[in-house]
Amino acid sequence: MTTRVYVALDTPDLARAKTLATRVRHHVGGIKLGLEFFMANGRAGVREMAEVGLPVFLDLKFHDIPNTVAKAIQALRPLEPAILTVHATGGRAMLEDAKAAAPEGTKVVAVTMLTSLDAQDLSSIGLAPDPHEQVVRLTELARSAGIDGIVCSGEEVAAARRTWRDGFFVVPGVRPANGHVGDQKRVVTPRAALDAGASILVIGRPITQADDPDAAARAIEATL
Ligand SMILES: O=C(O)c1cc(=O)[nH]c(=O)n1[C@@H]1O[C@H](COP(=O)(O)O)[C@@H](O)[C@H]1O
Repeated sequence: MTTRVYVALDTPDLARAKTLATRVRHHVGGIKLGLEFFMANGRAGVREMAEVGLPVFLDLKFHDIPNTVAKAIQALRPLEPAILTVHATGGRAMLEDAKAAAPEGTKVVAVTMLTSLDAQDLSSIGLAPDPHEQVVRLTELARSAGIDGIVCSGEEVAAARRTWRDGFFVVPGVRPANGHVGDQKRVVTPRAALDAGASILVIGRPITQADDPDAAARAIEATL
């Protein structure tokens, strides 16, 4: 079985992204390219990364009015990414139009509450300081808007899955036991995230910043 880990290749350097992907390719199930990579390398860079032969998760976290998001996604259609992200807080119409604009085989998933935020951060933007409540509410919105799934931390994924049995659940903010947390606030281990109901895990720095990224990916795979 291929591993359910997508490695986040957060670098603007195409050559480095390619080298990393090639090194870890037998121990991950896909690659995630985000804003840092896309701003530097654009669609041509994504095409080049697709040559590595792994599914591509294009994480651009769209959040705008429905027309703008739909047109942006239409512009990405030729890339046929396996997965695309939008922010759930863009609202129902934006989610519906994002799904309608995406290629048929692309999963559209909505970020509920970034894993870099905690209860205090919710308060500071005027929301109830309860990550579970926020994630479950937005999971329900994503489900009813007809998209494919959501992004949340491993701390809420079990509650989110209870409200959407066959949803697709992406869990970033994943750290091996004793791993360096960095800017993430809601973190769990890879094993705990899968046990709680994650469909796939997104793991970046624990693999890409390791002295030996291949060994790091293999060690994570061995815990799953
Ligand atoms: O949508 C995401 O992938 C995402 C959502 C979220 O809530 N938190 C989060 O960390 N991510 C992404 O997941 C990756 C996590 O990277 P590491 O913290 O290095 O493992 C980054 O590429 C983030 O952009």
